[in-house]
Amino acid sequence: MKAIRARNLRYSYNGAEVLRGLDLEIGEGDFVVILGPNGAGKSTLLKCLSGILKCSGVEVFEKPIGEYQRDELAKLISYVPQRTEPGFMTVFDTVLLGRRPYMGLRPSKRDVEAVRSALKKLGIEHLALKITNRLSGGELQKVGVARALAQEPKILMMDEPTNNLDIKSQLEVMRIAREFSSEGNTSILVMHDVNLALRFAERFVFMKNGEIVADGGTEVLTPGLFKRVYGVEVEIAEVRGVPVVVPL
Ligand SMILES: Nc1ncnc2c1ncn2[C@@H]1O[C@H](COP(=O)(O)OP(=O)(O)OP(=O)(O)O)[C@@H](O)[C@H]1O
Repeated sequence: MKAIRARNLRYSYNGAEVLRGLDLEIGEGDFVVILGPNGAGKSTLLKCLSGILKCSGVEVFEKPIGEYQRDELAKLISYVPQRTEPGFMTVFDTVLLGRRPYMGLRPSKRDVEAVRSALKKLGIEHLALKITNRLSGGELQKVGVARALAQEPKILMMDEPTNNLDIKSQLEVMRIAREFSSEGNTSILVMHDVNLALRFAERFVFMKNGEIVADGGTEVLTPGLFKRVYGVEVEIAEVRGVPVVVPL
C-alpha cells in the first residue's frame, strides 16, 4: 500500500505558486530524502504531505488527507518542524505532547513508557526535567524528534532534522529514521546535507522551483544533476560503496 500519494499537487502563498503540480508516491518502508536549493518548496511540500497546509491531491494510505479526523491523522503522521520552539515546559512534558492523540485526561502507563523510550532513543533522558528554554539548539532539536517518536506514527516527516546537531547526533538521528523505515514504516526527510542523505537513505527526490527534477536511487546522482539543480560543479566519488559528492 502507498503511504503517501500526491497527484498534481499545487500550492500558492498569496497567489505565488510554490508547488507546481507535483506527482509523488511513497511506499510503506521507504526512506526518502527531499533535497534542493533554498526556496525550492521542500518545506512546503512536507507541510502539504503532513496535512499542516491544506492541499488537494494528497492521499495518506490511499485515503484523501482531508477525510481524516485530526487525531486519526496524528496517529499516522508525525512532523518535526525545522525549529522546535522552546517554552516553559519540561522536556518530559514536551515529549508527552506527542501522546496527545492517544491520551485521556491523564497519561497512561503506556504514554509514559512511550515518552521514556523516545527520550532513551535520543539519549536525552538526563534532560527530562529541564525546562526547554534552557536547552541548547541541538538538545532542543532532539526533543522535537523525541516528541515525534513518542507519537508512534507510521510516517515520520522531519524538516532538516540534523541541523544544529554534532556529527555523532546527526548519525544517531539518521539511524533512527533508517530503523523506523526498516520496521515497515516510512521516513521522509528534508535535508541539505547530500552526503549524509546518501549514507542512509534509499531514495532521493530533488526539487527546483516547485517541481521535482529527479527522483530515484543513487543512479540519479550525476554531476549534471547538481549543475542543473544547484548550479555547482561536483565530482562524485565512492567511499566504501557509498557515493560521495565533492564540490569542485
Ligand atoms: N508562509 C509563507 N508565506 C509566503 N511565502 C512563503 C511562506 N513560506 C514559504 N514561502 C515561500 O515559498 C517558497 C518555498 O519555500 P519553502 O520553505 O517551501 O522552501 P524550501 O525548499 O524548504 O527552502 P529552504 O531550503 O530555504 O528551507 C519560498 O520562495 C518562500 O519564500
